[in-house]
Amino acid sequence: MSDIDEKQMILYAQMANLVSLILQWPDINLKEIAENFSKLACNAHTVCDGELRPLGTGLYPVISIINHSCLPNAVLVFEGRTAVVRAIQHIPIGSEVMISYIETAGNTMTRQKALIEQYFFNCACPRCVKMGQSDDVIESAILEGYRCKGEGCNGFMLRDSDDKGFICQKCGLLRDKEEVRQIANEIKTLSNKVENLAASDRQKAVHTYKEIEDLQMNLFHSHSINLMRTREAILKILMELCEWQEALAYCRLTVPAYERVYGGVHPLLGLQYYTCGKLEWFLGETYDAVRSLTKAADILRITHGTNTQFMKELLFKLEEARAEACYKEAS
Ligand SMILES: C[S@@+](CC[C@H](N)C(=O)[O-])C[C@H]1O[C@@H](n2cnc3c(N)ncnc32)[C@H](O)[C@@H]1O
Repeated sequence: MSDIDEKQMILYAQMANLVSLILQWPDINLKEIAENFSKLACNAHTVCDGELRPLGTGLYPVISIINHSCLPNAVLVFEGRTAVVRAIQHIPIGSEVMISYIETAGNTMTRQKALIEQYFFNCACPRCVKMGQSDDVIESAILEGYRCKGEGCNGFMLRDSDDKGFICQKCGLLRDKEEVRQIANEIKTLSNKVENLAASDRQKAVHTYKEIEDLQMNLFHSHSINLMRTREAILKILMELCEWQEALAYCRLTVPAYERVYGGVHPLLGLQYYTCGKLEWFLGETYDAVRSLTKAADILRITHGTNTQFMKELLFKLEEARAEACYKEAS
């Protein structure tokens, strides 16, 4: 309990009070209840559906003995209420099975912060031990840093030693920190505005997200997580608006960033291919649909197995798309 920050402690105390009010037990121990909430936060897992949409929270005694890695060798998925851990790579006998507790997209500092705040440990996984080394600095600059404004240059930028701004590590161009600050402020203003819009006026929300996207394309590297999140938000609203063609364009825009951020066998990458494939299939782009659905199935059969309804639907769609591609080729 001593590691918990004050804000969190207050929240646990409030929740303990609520429990006390509901139960009305005479000798209830508020400190113990608050401690139990803290233990729950470290040991519980978010129960999700096949498409990783959160449904609730569950405490699974066996699953809760599994430790975390930002480069995990297993994933936790749910089949209804049943928690299933699947290997995503060969795990040699005697090696520890590790899952990720957090969104692995962030740079090392972001991930470390999330792990310390919720789980109270310093991660020493193969990704985190590289903190500060050149590979890690480059990854961080690409995922969360600024882009070079040099024409056609895709270099990543690091803060210059005189603190005037950011220097491109490829072409040497300086980006003034005032200019960066101004764009960042504009993005912040629009982001505050769009939060209120998303539920009330989706058309306006898409328009505002596109303004944010333009600013982010100017500011961030093309594989930046911020830009990826904005495009995800646009994609989600376009799907709600049934703007399928444009939704497909946005889904395709997110894929290279997903490949970079989630790489290899990751359920989120599989699901993004699946969304692309479904849109392509719906829009009659059969060959592209076969390609995307195949990529989705290759990943998701590892992370999700093949027995769930969700996977059966994916494999059925893939078969349908393949059959149509064969028919098109033959006619
Ligand atoms: C769900 S429990 C995991 C099982 C726990 N290690 C045990 O022995 O019961 C989560 C807690 O385990 C510890 N933990 C998990 N992964 C870790 C890691 N990679 N390095 C250090 N501690 C870790 C942290 O204290 C975290 O709050």
